[in-house]
This record gives sequence, C-alpha cells and structure tokens, in this order.
Amino acid sequence: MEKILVVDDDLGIQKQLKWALKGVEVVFAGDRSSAIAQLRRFEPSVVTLDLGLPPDPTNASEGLQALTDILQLAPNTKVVVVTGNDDKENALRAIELGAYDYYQKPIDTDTINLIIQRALHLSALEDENRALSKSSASMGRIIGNSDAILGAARKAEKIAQTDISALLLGESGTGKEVFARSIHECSSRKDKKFVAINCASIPENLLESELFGYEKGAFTGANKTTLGKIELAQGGTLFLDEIGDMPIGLQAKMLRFLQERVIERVGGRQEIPVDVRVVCATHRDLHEMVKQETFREDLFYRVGEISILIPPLRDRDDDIILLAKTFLNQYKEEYSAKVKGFSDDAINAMRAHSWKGNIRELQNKLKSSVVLAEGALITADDLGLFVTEEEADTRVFNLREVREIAETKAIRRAYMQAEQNVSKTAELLGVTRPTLYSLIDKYRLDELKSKN
Ligand SMILES: Nc1ncnc2c1ncn2[C@@H]1O[C@H](COP(=O)(O)OP(=O)(O)OP(=O)(O)O)[C@@H](O)[C@H]1O
Repeated sequence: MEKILVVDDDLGIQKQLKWALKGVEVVFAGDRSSAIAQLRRFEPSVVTLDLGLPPDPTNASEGLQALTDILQLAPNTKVVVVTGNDDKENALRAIELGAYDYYQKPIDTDTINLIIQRALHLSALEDENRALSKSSASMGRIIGNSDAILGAARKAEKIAQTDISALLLGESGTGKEVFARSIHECSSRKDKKFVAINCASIPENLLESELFGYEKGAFTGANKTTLGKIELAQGGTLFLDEIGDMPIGLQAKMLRFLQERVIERVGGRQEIPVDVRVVCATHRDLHEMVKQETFREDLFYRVGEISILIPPLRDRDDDIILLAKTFLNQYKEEYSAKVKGFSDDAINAMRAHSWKGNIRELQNKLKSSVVLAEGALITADDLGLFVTEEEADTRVFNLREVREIAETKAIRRAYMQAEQNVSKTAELLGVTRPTLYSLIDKYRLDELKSKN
C-alpha cells in the first residue's frame, strides 16, 4: 500500500487526514526532526507538510527548512505544503524550493484527496520511468531491474568490449537472443552485421552449407557460389543459437573455424580468413552432453570461454511487472486497444505464476489479454491466470458467483488453449457447442462470440 507522511503538529488535523485519505497508509510527524525520522523509516512517496511547525508555528521558517531537508534526503518525494489561509507568499516560496503543490487551510477532504492522488500517480509514473531508464542505460534492449538480470547484463557488457566467445545459458524464452544482440550493439563491431542462425531448426544435412557456404557445383542444385552465415557476419557477430543441437559430425569443422579463424566453403579448397565474434546459446546442459559424448569437450571450452546464465523470469522479482507494463504499452498501441493498466488481482497473479515459458509466455498472455479485455484494467482472468484462493475468498459474494467465476475462467482458458476456436473449446470442456454458446450468452463472454 502507498505510504503518505503527514507532517502537522495539530492532532485534530492529523486525525482528519487519517480519515480523509482513503486506500493509503498514513504515518504522522509533529515536527521537523520526527518528519525526517519518519521519512527515513517509511520512505513515503508523498508528504503533506504544514509550514507552521514548532518551535514557532506562526512562522514558516521551520516548515520551509523541513521541506529543504526532505527534498535533500529524498528528492523524488512529492511534497504538498499546507499553509494558513492568507499565506500565498510562503506557498510560492515552497514551490520554488521544489514542493510539488500547495494547499491552503481549512482542509477540504475532496480537494486534498485529489491533490494527493495526483501526486501519487505522478510519483508512480516517475518511478516507472526511472526504472526503465536505469535498465536501458547499459544494455539497451534488456529491460529489467532485478539483481539477477542486472548481474547478467553487467557481465555481458564487460565481455562485449572483448572478442571472447560467450555462451549464453538459460531456459527457453529468457532472452538469450536479446542478450546476444545487446553484446553486439555494445561492441566495437556494432556497425557491422549481426547474423543469427538456429542450429536446431535447420536439417542436419543443410546446416554445414548454411554455416560455411558452398562453391558452385559442390552438390546438385549448387548453381552459384553462396556465402554461408559465418562469412556473411564478416567483421561482425555470429549468433549460434541452440549450439547444443549441432550435429557431432559438424562440430570438428566448427572447432577449426573457432581455433584458426579460417573456413572452407563446402566443395571449396581455399581457406578463407574470417574475423567474426561468436556468441552461442543453449538451453541444454552442455556439461552433461560432454559426459554423454554428444558434444565435443574441446568445442565446449572454445564456445564457452565465458558463460552467462540468463535468469528465468520467476527469479526476477518485480521485473515481471516492469516487463508486463512495457509490453502492455507496446501492444496497446499496436492493437489500438483501450486498456489502461492491470487490476490488483492481475498484478498478484502475475507475481505468483511460475512462467515456465518465461518472457515469451508473458508476451503471449499479454497480447491476447490486450485484445480480449473488456474493461479498462486487465484482470487475472483476462490473462488466463488464476487468482490465489485467499484473494478469491475475500472477494466472493455467494455460491452462484463462485460458480460463475470458475466457469468463466475455465471457458476463457479453454478458448485460449483451443486457439480461439469454439468447437475445440467445447470439446476441451466436454460440453456440446450449443451448451457452450448458452454459457457464453449467460456470462456475456461476447469476445468469444464475435470471433466465430
Ligand atoms: N530483457 C528483455 N527485455 C525485453 N524483452 C525481452 C527481454 N528478454 C527477452 N525479451 C523478449 O522475449 C522474447 C524471447 O526472447 P529471446 O528470443 O531472446 O529468448 P531466447 O532465450 O533466445 O528463447 P529461445 O531459447 O526459445 O530461442 C522476445 O520476444 C524478446 O524480444
């Protein structure tokens, strides 16, 4: 819950504000030194500050000094100064010193609430911007503020300046390719090409010519000499994704290229020198593969001069929310959608979910929820995520509602799973199409109707 510090020596006003300020935690201080102590302790994003503080409440000097102290210690705090009725001069002086806004007594609940809500909103936006710019300071594309991702980004940034071969390890969808591109962009090779190839997606017999190129007439259909990905990356960076899937037969040729920095095209006899920085990635356990003799040990040491472990999303604390907000803004624009943000249950459900598909799974869930959401806020339901039972319990009204929530959730989930096909959805749910349609009508799931 947001925290607000009220600095006022008048107990009546403290009480009034405690009742007036809804949905926030209010803490109090009666003078300058306790204000600073409370600021240190609670780190409130908004402070209301009466300028007339003891020892001389008739004079604004102690209040103005408190304002200066607060902003010096926590410059991002939004301070709303409260002045006496006719004290515009000191109010303006406070604004000059950096106060966010001012308010003249007597206190009107609605107005002060409005000012504070605006201050909280601005503070949240500024926090978000700071988080975004902090994360984009170094490795431009990598969004995240968790220690886990910042540690990986720092390591990547350091090795970007060298030509050391880096091995990126991590589950699928954690951002290995994003890291590889960032390494390229932070290196002196950034103006040359970044060439990526996925060793798992190319049939074994084609991978050699894809990588090394071929001479005209090397095999049937080789009508002209063609450069491979390695040569295409000349001067730049080659990203070998899923290196663990490289056929053992090709690994020796790869090793020679990495050791001697020369290649021979398929069907060619000439050695061609190449100046390419290599970044590899895999979600496999290469150690284990070396033991099983499905991956050459010498190649393992070559590709992994330094390895970087990209953390899974579930180990990245509040990055989940930061990424979710970033993608929400992106998709909102892309699909001209009206959604504005996330409901609390969506935030909690995203934090609790285990994100086995990592960032890619988050992107997919967000994309469909942006399209399907009916209200201004995306709910846990829209995301196809379950709200924890504890939360659901506190919200539930009666048994009919419990059934409605559960059925709506199950229908939406099945619909996503069935790739938005109503017949398949009915099949997954074990009901007939007409039954499903009547449930769609009953629960007014219009988004399921319009698409079929
Ligand atoms: N830190 C990040 N900030 C923003 N977007 C990210 C970040 N990391 C990954 N993404 C996005 O997440 C998706 C998955 O990233 P990427 O393809 O790099 O993962 P990967 O680990 O290479 O996956 P795979 O192993 O399945 O190939 C991409 O759409 C990418 O743009």
